Amino acid sequence: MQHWLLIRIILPLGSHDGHRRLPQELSHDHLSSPIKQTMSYYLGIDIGTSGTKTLLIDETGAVIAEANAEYPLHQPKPGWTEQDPEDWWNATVKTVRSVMKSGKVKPADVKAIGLSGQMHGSVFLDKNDKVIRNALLWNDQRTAAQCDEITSAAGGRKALIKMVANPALTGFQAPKVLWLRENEKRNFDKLAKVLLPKDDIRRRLIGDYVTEVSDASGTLFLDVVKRKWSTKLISKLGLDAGLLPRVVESDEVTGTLTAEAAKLLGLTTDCKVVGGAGDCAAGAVGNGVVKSGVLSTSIGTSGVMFVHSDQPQYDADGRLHTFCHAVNGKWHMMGVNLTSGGSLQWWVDSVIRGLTGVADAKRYEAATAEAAKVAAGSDGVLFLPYLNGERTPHADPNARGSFVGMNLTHTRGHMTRAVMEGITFALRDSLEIITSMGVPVKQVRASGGGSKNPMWRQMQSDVFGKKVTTLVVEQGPAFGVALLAAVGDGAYKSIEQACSATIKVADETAVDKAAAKKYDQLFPIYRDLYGNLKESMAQLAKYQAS
Ligand SMILES: Nc1ncnc2c1ncn2[C@@H]1O[C@H](COP(=O)(O)OP(=O)(O)O)[C@@H](O)[C@H]1O
Ligand SMILES: O=C(CO)[C@@H](O)[C@H](O)COP(=O)(O)O
Repeated sequence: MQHWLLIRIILPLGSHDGHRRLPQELSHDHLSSPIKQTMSYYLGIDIGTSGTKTLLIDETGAVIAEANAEYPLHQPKPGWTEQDPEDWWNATVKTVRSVMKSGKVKPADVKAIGLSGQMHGSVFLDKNDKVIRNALLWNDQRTAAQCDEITSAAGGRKALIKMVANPALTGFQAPKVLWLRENEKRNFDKLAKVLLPKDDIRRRLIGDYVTEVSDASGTLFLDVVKRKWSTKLISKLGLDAGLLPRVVESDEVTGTLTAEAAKLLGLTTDCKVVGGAGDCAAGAVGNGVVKSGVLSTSIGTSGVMFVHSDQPQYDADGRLHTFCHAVNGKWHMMGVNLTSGGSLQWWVDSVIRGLTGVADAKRYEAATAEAAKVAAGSDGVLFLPYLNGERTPHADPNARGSFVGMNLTHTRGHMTRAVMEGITFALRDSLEIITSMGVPVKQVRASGGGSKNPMWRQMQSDVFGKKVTTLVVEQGPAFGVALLAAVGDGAYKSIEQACSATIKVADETAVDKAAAKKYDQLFPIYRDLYGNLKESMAQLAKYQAS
């Protein structure tokens, strides 16, 4: 098992992206408390799939230090994904200690922590808080049968959506609990609590079981409209509601550090831990998507199209998720692609690795530079990024990836470009559902590892037919929950106020009309491919599982 620790120290007074001073226009009257002699600091911790990212910010939103620590993903069978919660905890301790050391901040000045993390995963604990088995993750596909059981126990898909605002999907937490009951009875008999990934970190920080509404929405146990557990569904599934933690809003204080955690992290027992958010809602807060009209996209391992909504809104076909937002009393809709940036990672690391002849750290730059030499539309090669099934819009664990349209003139660069375009078309699928519901989209804010690449930002703008912006601070989820920590500590009156005081646009990419025309021509062909190949994909998935 390999752990890497990458640390970047950020000097507070620089002018480089991400190194920001307190702007002149951001005087302390934006803060709810009077001018303080000492600065308050906040930590944002994001338990991602590839690693944990920790960010230390000051009360003006300036990034002081950041650290990453990576960990492995286990795939015991095709479609199964698991991680060891101990790896998340070790990465949390390492990265917090690193930012505290490099940020040179006094422990007592760190007032609060916000937690973010990969959603839907399940940490199974026994009555002594011992982890029973590896956690099942958001992109695990083993629970198709349990999704059917949940739908029928609820009285059908419509009745289920009425209770929890969403249909049963394989990645969600509820089917994972049923899977444990049906497949690992001895483990299920020991089960005392089920926690989401970031909430298991919270348990180790504050010694209590607590979640918050945005992440709880992705369990399928939450009545998303009422923002509390659906005891009705839980009892229909024959489960005990005591398995679940208590639920709060994202900016609420959930507790303070235990003496043991404070000592381990180099912080104090006065340090608060706020609710935080699932990584999608946290990323949206970090992108300033806390009001209508702005949409955010993220290309990380997964792909996300996210819109704020003042009321719970539903896609009639259940293709978008309707979840609570991290903004008090608000909601959001999102479309999720399971293997988004993950498809480029697969292509670069498993297929063309070594062929580009560059060091690992430069592998994406080398591959995408080749793709940049190919015209928009990859001269007619299309790629379906369904390498581990798909959520939006197909909700199909048996969907599989594929290149279509190859001829003898096509090269590796064409295939790399087709992978990037396929990932971007998959996001457009969500955008089309969102706009077809009459949701206004004035601005698209791009984030995640893929959006750091200018060519991919241009591609997003051309495929979506919309201007795409990026922000000065790019660490969406970790920054979002650090802001929630500042709100919970009283540095800002609301999350909306914290966002408008701290978030600044860095860059804007306009639509290239010629490229957009080609994408408009190719998108309907891309969209038809899934329907045309669905049966063959299902047969191949069966063959792969045999
Ligand atoms: N320089 C780059 N050019 C294009 N894509 C990149 C680049 N760097 C990272 N990526 C993409 O970003 C993904 C990782 O995004 P990130 O947001 O860090 O992941 P996670 O979802 O694990 O938090 C990679 O899988 C890859 O597809
Ligand atoms: O399943 C979802 C959201 O519904 C994913 O977005 C996960 O929350 C993990 O994402 P990354 O590790 O790719 O950020």
